[in-house]
Amino acid sequence: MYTPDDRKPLTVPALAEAKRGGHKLAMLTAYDAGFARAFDDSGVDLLLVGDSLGMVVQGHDSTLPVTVDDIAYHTACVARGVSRALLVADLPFQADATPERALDASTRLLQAGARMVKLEGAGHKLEVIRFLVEREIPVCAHLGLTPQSVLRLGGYKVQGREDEAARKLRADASAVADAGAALLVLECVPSPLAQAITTDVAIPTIGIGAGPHCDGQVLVLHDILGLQGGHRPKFVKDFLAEGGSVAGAVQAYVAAVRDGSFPDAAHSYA
Ligand SMILES: Nc1nc(=O)c2c([nH]1)NC[C@@H]1CN(c3ccc(C(=O)N[C@@H](CCC(=O)O)C(=O)O)cc3)CN21
Ligand SMILES: CC(C)C(=O)C(=O)O
Ligand SMILES: [Mg+2]
Repeated sequence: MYTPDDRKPLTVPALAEAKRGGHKLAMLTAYDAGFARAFDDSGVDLLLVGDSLGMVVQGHDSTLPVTVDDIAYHTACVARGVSRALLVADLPFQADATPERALDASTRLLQAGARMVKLEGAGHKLEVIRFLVEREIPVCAHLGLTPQSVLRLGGYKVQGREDEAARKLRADASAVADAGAALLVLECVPSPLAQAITTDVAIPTIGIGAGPHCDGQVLVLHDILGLQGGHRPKFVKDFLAEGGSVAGAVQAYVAAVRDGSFPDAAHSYA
């Protein structure tokens, strides 16, 4: 049985065990070995080499310019700093456009040290998820605000506010779980909808702007350290302010996710 105090490496089957046992999962993005080591030491369960690196590391205004080479490089850097956390890497824009492309990109990311890949969306991506899972590549799905859809969406907005959109999102969540995803990130969805999805599916949900009822939470490294430039999304919290140091900030974040005090209503969408 998985417990958060285990120092053993976290495995893919342990994720569903954590959900069944009611243990909340704390996830953070990381892009280099130094932060990865600090996060791993502080008990972060999952590390994500996110394509958010296009924005916070490279300085672009979206995630679209990020390449598989970029993610593979940062995954290799992060992997050298990880001993316990489960390392997840994003498939960047269009690397998952076809099953074959997704398999090639995912193989590179797993060979760079990731243990799971994450991809955005449902629809034709359901076939991609099934194709990868059948080939022994663990997959994390990502629904709600999918930043790679920013051109179609016209901005980074809360998703699933209308009844029809909420029904679609709920059906998509069940579909990605049925396709074999082992984990599901829900980004920028109203708390009651994220709660319903979390009850619907047996796989853990990881929220970012999805309220307190998800099975875990994820935030971007820069955001927990108060480095958000410009508009600060509602779900962002500066844990450095209360933690006093980088290690203190991470420990405060992990503790708040574990005990359910983060996110509160002030950091969620109603
Ligand atoms: N630093 C950083 N943090 C992130 O969480 C993040 C990135 N970068 N880059 C990739 C995506 C983009 N993300 C974003 C960016 C902006 C909002 C945002 O401003 N949301 C509005 C929603 C308002 C509404 O629709 O009601 C907000 O004010 O919270 C949300 C997610 C999340 N991801
Ligand atoms: C914000 C998380 C979920 C992400 O996809 C990223 O960092 O790219
Ligand atoms: Mg991403």
